[in-house]
Formats: sequence, structure tokens, C-alpha cells
Amino acid sequence: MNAAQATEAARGGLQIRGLTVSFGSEAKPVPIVRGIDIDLVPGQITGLAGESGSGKSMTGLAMCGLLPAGARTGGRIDFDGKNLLEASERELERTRGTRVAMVFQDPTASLHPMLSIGHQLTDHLRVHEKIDKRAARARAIATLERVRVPDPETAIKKYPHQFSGGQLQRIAIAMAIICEPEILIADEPTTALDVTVQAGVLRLLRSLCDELGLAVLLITHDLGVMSSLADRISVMREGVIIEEGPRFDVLRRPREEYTRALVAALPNHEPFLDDEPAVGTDGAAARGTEETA
Ligand SMILES: Nc1ncnc2c1ncn2[C@@H]1O[C@H](COP(=O)(O)OP(=O)(O)OP(=O)(O)O)[C@@H](O)[C@H]1O
Repeated sequence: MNAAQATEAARGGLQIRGLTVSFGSEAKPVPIVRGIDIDLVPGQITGLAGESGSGKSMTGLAMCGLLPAGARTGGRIDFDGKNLLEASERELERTRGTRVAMVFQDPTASLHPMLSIGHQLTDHLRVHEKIDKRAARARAIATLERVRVPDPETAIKKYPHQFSGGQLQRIAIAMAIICEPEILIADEPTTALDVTVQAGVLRLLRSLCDELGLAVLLITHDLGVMSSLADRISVMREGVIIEEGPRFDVLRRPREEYTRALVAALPNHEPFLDDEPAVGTDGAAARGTEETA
């Protein structure tokens, strides 16, 4: 580790530098991510916005060592003094789900349909921590409480099909945070949800970020989602970050034509143009009423 990396490691969070992801052969590479920099800071939500196919998900997957077979990477993903791109599969297994966790668009992707919620939460915990069954059950209940799943004592006995989409996403978030990770990557976490429950899940992410000091990467094509949540926003286009900055700078004074078009396309973008932010960068809205549907 050089001096600069040692300083970053001491600061915590995660730093992506010059990340590239490509497919195809070495002779004919198809670049997907073309040398991007992103900082994930404890207690902050970093938004990664951009249209479909711009490389957002590949960026998130690279951070977890979950890129599809055939993907080639370059650059660095520095976490705790190590470049995750050079980590062995064993090291990645130890990190993934415990220190760097991911939530996907479809919560059922991280839940087994035939196992009770309690079984899945405690199994996941006990794979990674030396903890007896009773203590694991208590942690599962406490984590479900933290993500505002009603009646956790009953919920742990139920199966995924017995919950609504919004509740399932909360349970998937519980799976992601039960081992107390430092980094949470949320890839389109509300895209599949009914609009009436989206806001509640987003507020939950904000409050977890604030309460647990999580460094969150929020990936979404929907700039509207960022507008109420992210501290900083990076806008990605064709594998490149074309604009980056504090949320209200990016939304109110976009420098790039592409970002301006994204902002203009929002159905109701007036709040971002107000002098007073609709939601403070300190996550004020997150502390408001939180529906749990
Ligand atoms: N296994 C693969 N081989 C080759 N190209 C791939 C593979 N998987 C994904 N891609 C390409 O990588 C590009 C970026 O995909 P990515 O999923 O990161 O985009 P995105 O910005 O997250 O968009 P979306 O919101 O649609 O998921 C896409 O053009 C896709 O076709």
C-alpha cells in the first residue's frame, strides 16, 4: 500500500479509480465502463444515474466481484487498503455480503422461496459469524425491526411469498445489513415496486445510511429517485461519468446537455429548482414518516 492508499483506507469507505470493464476478446474488446472514478463515503449516499446500458450495474457488480464470466477489468477498487479487483475468490467471499453488500431490483433474487425468512437471515449470519442459534435469531429479529418490518417475531416464521413486494425489499435489505457491512450497493432498489411503497423504501435506505454510517451507492436510471435521497450524484453515459457533484448542483445547474435533458424529462422537477431543497442533504426527509407497506 502506498501513502495515498493508506490515507484513503484510514478514511474508510471505498474508492473507485479508473475502473474499466470490457467484454469481447483481448484483440476486439467491447468497452462497457471506460475509466470511472467514484468515492463512497461513510454516512453518504452516492447516486449513480444514467440511461439503460450505460454501465451502472456493471460498476456495482465489479465492486462485489460478481461480474459475468468473460468480463475484463482494469483500474482499482480500493477498500480497506486492498484493491478488490485483485482479490482472490476466497477474499471476495469473505468481503461480499459481510463488508460490501448488495440489494437488487428484484428482492426475490436474494431470497430462497422455500425457506422461512428467519432461517435465511440466521443461516447467512452464521456462515459469516461465530454465533449460536439463539443469538442469531435475536439478531434477525432486531434487523427486521431496524428495516421496519412489522411484527418481526411472526415475520421470521413466514416465507417470501407471504409478503408484499415492498416488505420483501425490506427483508432483502435486512439480509444485506445483518452482517453489518460498511458498503451497501443498491441497484434500482425501488424500480420493481409500486409507486406507493417506493418512497418508504428510499427513506429506509437514507435512515440506515445515517444511523449505521453506511457508505451507499444508489444505482438508478431515475434521477427523480436521486433528487430526494443522494448526497452526491454521478451521471454516467456510455461507460463514462460525464458529470459529478453535490445533488442540488447537478440537479439545479447541470453542466452537461445530457444531464439537462434528464432533469427536464422528470415529470415534476420544480422542487429541485427551489432555493430551499425539498429534502436536505442531511436526509431530513428520511426522518419523516416512513410507510412500511
Ligand atoms: N455478459 C455480457 N457480455 C457482453 N456485454 C454485456 C454482458 N452483460 C452486460 N453487457 C452489456 O453491458 C452494458 C452495460 O450494462 P449495465 O447492466 O451495466 O447497464 P445499466 O446502466 O445498469 O443499465 P440497466 O439499467 O439497463 O441495467 C449493456 O450494453 C449490456 O449489453
